[in-house]
Amino acid sequence: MLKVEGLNQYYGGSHILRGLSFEARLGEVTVVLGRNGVGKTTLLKSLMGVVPIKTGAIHLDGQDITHDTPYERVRKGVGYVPQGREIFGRLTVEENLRMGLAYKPGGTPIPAELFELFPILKQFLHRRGGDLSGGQQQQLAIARALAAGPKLLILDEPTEGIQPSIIKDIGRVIRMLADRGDMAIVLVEQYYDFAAELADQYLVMERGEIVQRGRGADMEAEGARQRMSI
Ligand SMILES: Nc1ncnc2c1ncn2[C@@H]1O[C@H](COP(=O)(O)OP(=O)(O)OP(=O)(O)O)[C@@H](O)[C@H]1O
Repeated sequence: MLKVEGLNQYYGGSHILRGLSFEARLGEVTVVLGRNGVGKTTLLKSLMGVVPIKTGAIHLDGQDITHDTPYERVRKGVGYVPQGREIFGRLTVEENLRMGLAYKPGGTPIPAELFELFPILKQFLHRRGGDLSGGQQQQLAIARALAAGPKLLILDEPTEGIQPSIIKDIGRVIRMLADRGDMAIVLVEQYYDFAAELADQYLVMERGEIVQRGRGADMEAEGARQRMSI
């Protein structure tokens, strides 16, 4: 589904992503682990086209999207849940969800499924995004990304600053979406236990490179936890 080959990215003179290659399959959660500053967010921004890459290629479903704008990538099926959620605080929950449908014809209804996944959003439909708790905002950010029906969902640290009960709910939704089999999920996480529970495949990054990878079931035995705590 997603194929990344030889990705290199720079901020000015700093070489941030160094020849990254990996694939993410439909029906699987690919977890990207790594300590602060190793380039995880930059990787997701590169997948979304928010920052330009210097060399390398990104294919989605066999289509080359390397030079597409973020807008074009959304249309082709990439959904992005950014770090820190970035919902629109002064817009209502409903308006935030409609932003996720912005490229669809006017009047396209908000998919009812989003409210089944996150019932709280229906209850708070007319509340301002900025008045929701952090966990509710995170659910809104995920629902907004799902509104357009992505084939690839990328999430940047969805557990950051969120209370444990909502972390559990978010984990259940991620697992359920993957198990449907029609979506590939790339999840950047620093919360090891959450990542380990969801991982079908894992990648560990250090200083802009993937230094370890494997199947989720082998993550613990292969010492991924230790790498995170060094
Ligand atoms: N806009 C920018 N301009 C210059 N350098 C940047 C910029 N954004 C990030 N960096 C640097 O690039 C490196 C990778 O940052 P990135 O945010 O991708 O890491 P990360 O692994 O996601 O870390 P975190 O978990 O803290 O978000 C860091 O050294 C960071 O300081």
